[in-house]
Amino acid sequence: METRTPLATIVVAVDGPSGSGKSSVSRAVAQRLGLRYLDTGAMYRAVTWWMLHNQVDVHDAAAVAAAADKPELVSGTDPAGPTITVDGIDVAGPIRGAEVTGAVSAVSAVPEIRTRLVALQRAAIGAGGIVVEGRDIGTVVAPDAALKVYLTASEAARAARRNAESDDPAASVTATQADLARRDALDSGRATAPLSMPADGVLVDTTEMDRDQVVEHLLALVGTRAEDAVR
Ligand SMILES: Nc1ncnc2c1ncn2[C@@H]1O[C@H](COP(=O)(O)OP(=O)(O)OP(=O)(O)O)[C@@H](O)[C@H]1O
Ligand SMILES: Nc1ccn([C@H]2C[C@H](O)[C@@H](COP(=O)(O)O)O2)c(=O)n1
Repeated sequence: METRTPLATIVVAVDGPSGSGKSSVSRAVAQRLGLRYLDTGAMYRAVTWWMLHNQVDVHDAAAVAAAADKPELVSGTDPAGPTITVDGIDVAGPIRGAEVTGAVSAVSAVPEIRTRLVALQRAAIGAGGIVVEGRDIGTVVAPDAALKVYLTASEAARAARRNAESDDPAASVTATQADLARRDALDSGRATAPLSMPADGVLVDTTEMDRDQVVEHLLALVGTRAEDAVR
């Protein structure tokens, strides 16, 4: 029989490749359960934004490592309105741009960056009551999480979903898919904390599921690990 955890202290870890639905689904699950929500990808993006903004060469690992402790990062964990600031600047918009997206895998492969951000993430998790999503949550950041979900979908489905949210009518699914594949290869192939499914993780392939079905599925999974009723 599974050990059950009070919702107030539960930690739900959600990992998976780019565009698999981690952010949207994790936020919705956190909102439904009255839990906090932490987007760790936004933290890596915010540090990358800081490096670019401060003219640090993001492909020079030694330069990135030397600056790892400098950005002052603050992540808000309300799922109704997550926030992220660096040195007091709201970077929620700029971190989603092409420049940061193109550089974030290089910055997040630097061990000193990961050490710093993992410490901040563990501090944010604190006593729990949170859904945390990223690439290494179930494997490194919170290996004792009550529930570890590995969310995935076919590359084609993920690219089509990403394009559907784009404002650019000329956006090419082929180009989007190539970018997802590039980032997945870097995130899965790096030496430190590569993206991988935790040994005791639950694989959820959402290729044939809509977002609401995925949310309901995760709520049911949380229900198997929580002491309190989940609805
Ligand atoms: N099951 C689903 N069916 C259809 N669309 C979905 C589904 N899950 C998520 N989406 C949509 O797919 C897009 C990508 O989702 P989301 O940003 O949550 O993924 P992610 O894994 O957090 O991505 P990234 O790692 O790149 O930040 C969003 O537009 C989201 O609304
Ligand atoms: N726990 C994490 C979260 C994210 N990253 C890296 C890898 C991603 O390409 C990048 C941006 O994440 P996204 O916003 O797309 O979820 O950040 C990581 O290495 N570890």
